[in-house]
Amino acid sequence: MKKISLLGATGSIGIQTVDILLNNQDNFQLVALSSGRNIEKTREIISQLNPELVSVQDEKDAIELSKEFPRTTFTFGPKGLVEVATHPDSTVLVNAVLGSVGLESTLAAIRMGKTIAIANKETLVTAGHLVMAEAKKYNVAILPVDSEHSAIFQSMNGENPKQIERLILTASGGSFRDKTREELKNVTIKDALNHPNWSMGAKITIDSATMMNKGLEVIEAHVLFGMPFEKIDVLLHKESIIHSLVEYHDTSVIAQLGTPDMRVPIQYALSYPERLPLMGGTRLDLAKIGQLNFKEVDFERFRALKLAYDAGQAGGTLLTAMNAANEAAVGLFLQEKITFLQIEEVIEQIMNDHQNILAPDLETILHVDTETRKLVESMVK
Ligand SMILES: NC(=O)C1=CN([C@@H]2O[C@H](COP(=O)(O)OP(=O)(O)OC[C@H]3O[C@@H](n4cnc5c(N)ncnc54)[C@H](OP(=O)(O)O)[C@@H]3O)[C@@H](O)[C@H]2O)C=CC1
Ligand SMILES: CC(=O)[C@@H](O)[C@H](O)COP(=O)(O)O
Ligand SMILES: [Mn+2]
Repeated sequence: MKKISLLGATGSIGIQTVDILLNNQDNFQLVALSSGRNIEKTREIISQLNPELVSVQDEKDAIELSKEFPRTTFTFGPKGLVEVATHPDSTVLVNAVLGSVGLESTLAAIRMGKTIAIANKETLVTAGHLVMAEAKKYNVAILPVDSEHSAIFQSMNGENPKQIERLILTASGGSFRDKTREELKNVTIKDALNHPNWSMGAKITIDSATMMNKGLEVIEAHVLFGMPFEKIDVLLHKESIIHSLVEYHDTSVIAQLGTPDMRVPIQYALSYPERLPLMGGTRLDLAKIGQLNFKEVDFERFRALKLAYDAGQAGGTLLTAMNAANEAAVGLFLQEKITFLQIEEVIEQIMNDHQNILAPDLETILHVDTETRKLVESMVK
């Protein structure tokens, strides 16, 4: 029985993780969870899985819930995320919280020796060097949940990593993949949230439309697999059936395929190195699909992806600044305070103005993150 802590239980990845836990109660037990402000969903999950510890974003909700569930301990805020991540009974942390707010709890869980199943890519982008150094020090496995990285991880299974020539991340192109830049000027939030293949949280769906999601994933791949940026490519593949590929030095290419369903990589990270049957999974029928499409990426069209490669190559706090600028700008877009194309304009301006600090410590990263968000807010006033 694996005992699990889950950050971000009420989100898109969190709810799918709960689904897996409910369907595999002989294998997994949820001991602690965090949520934000979706208290209705939090109640439902507590009733279903009876965790010992629950953290919510606001103190008033923790007080309210503790009256309703007297046998559960409640906590709140950033310290609550750390408490959930470091619950003494859990051996695995599923980090499905949104944004760089997941960084400190990830580091704390690593220091407690917990296996990390990580969906929270912003943590790896903003401070990948710290996360991987701590994981090495405490001999902790960081298992990818992001579909592309799970595909790469599965395609590397049993292979010699020194014989890898390059990693190829597939990209759907997002909601606006067939639009020109001119056509992007007047797109709406509703259009941007309409991803062709995946049903996901709002922030990642917008990231997918700007292709910053793929940029974050390029950096995530560099952090997780130690590949230089010149050996990480992005390939447009509009069907999201091939989840990513690994090319070896004998020219062989190994890929992982499947119908788009995030429960597959989530469950694999939980059951690794075993595989479990997927309850209600749809089998891939290639004959029915008939054909798969591929296209080269145009970096002029998808400028956010270029910005992410630039930040990755530079390293240091530029990564934190880029990530925080993106989180803040996407938030502003979702509040209708800036347009879709202004998201990348904001990120570019923040990156151009940033005084880069290489190999930053945690304090520096947290400072840059906070200051960048303030700067972005001031840019739209
Ligand atoms: N969705 C997907 O298919 C994929 C997601 N990812 C990554 O996984 C992560 C989660 O994505 P997704 O599930 O889509 O996001 P969602 O927005 O759907 O969910 C985010 C979760 O984090 C919680 N949360 C947000 N802000 C805070 C905060 N300040 N303090 C505490 N909790 C907070 C939310 O709580 P509440 O809702 O209760 O307020 C919710 O539980 C992201 O890093 C994303 O890039 C990666 C691959 C695929
Ligand atoms: C499901 C998942 O892993 C997302 O990150 C997905 O990759 C988004 O798709 P695109 O960014 O390729 O549109
Ligand atoms: Mn992905």
